[in-house]
Amino acid sequence: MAKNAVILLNMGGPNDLYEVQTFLHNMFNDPNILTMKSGLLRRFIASVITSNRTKSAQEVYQKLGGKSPIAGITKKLVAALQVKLGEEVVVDFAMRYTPPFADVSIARLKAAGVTHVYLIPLYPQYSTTTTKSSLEDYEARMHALGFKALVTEIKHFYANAAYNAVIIDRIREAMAGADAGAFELIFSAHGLPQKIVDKGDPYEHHVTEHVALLKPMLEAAGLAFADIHIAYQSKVGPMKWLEPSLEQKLESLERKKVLVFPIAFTIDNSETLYELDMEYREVAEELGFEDYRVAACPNDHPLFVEALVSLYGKMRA
Ligand SMILES: C=CC1=C(C)c2cc3[nH]c(cc4nc(cc5[nH]c(cc1n2)c(C)c5CCC(=O)O)C(CCC(=O)O)=C4C)c(C)c3C=C
Ligand SMILES: [Fe+2]
Ligand SMILES: [Fe+2]
Repeated sequence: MAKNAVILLNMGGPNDLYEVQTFLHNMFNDPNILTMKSGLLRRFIASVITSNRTKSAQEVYQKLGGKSPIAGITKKLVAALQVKLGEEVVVDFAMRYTPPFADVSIARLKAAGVTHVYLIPLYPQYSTTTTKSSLEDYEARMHALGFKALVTEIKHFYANAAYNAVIIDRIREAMAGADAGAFELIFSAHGLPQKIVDKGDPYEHHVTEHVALLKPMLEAAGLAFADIHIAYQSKVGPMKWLEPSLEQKLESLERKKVLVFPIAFTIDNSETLYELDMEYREVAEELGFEDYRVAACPNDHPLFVEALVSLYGKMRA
């Protein structure tokens, strides 16, 4: 008899301060992140970057209670989705750079006799650095472990109406009744090296299309912001990344009330709770902003659970 599993994939984040090194090393050892051909050179650069960044990254996670919140929130989302889909479907998650890695869920699926795996990377827009990396990793580990279930994967879901309804609700929640007309809205996306975009990664295009889809939905919801912008955060290293950066964007705004929505993340993490909510808050204060707000990610919002149910339904159709 057919037995299905839905597996949510994400990047992961350190579950304690010791795992910061593992996280960074695994990330920079990923050929989708550092794209040079030589594996030897990549490993060398990964070791150098990891030893340079570990201490400062540990300080960030220390401020968030000693770990990334990403796994804890994902567990809640998985539990809520399991309730919605019922016990006949196995629901689980796997991270790319930190435990729980793919192997753990694959062993569980094998033991449960799963015959069809539905992989949902929790990235609304496709990027080779995230979506491709997670899907490749999961399927390579399935192969290595001799697990031969059918696989159906989703590559992006920024155009899914049920997903976008969650975003509108998170924005409404962050506005808490304030007049949107007095605010600028910035959709802040994780940046990407320009070189990766120039090689054909569709991420920037997906972010732009996503914002274009959200604009009429915001108006229909009565959230008529003074203006709507896109900016890119979290640049790493000296190379050219997508622009404008969030800092450039904040500097350019004349109106001093802003709401930031983290459009490339589905689950809150250090880039939202620390970088946006603490670091950029300070930047905004220095720039004289009267109001600086950061909306929560979809996380385990009931509408996000509904959106995942809808995506699973579409994958089966
Ligand atoms: C150096 C290259 C990086 C690319 C390319 C990149 C793309 C990318 N990342 C996310 C989502 C997340 N990134 C997170 C942390 C993080 N990302 C990088 C580097 C790249 N990301 C680093 C070095 C770090 C660690 C933090 C730091 O030292 O600055 C996280 C946070 C996880 C957590 O621990 O809470 C997420 C999530 C996306 C969506 C993306 C491309 C679209
Ligand atoms: Fe990142
Ligand atoms: Fe960052």
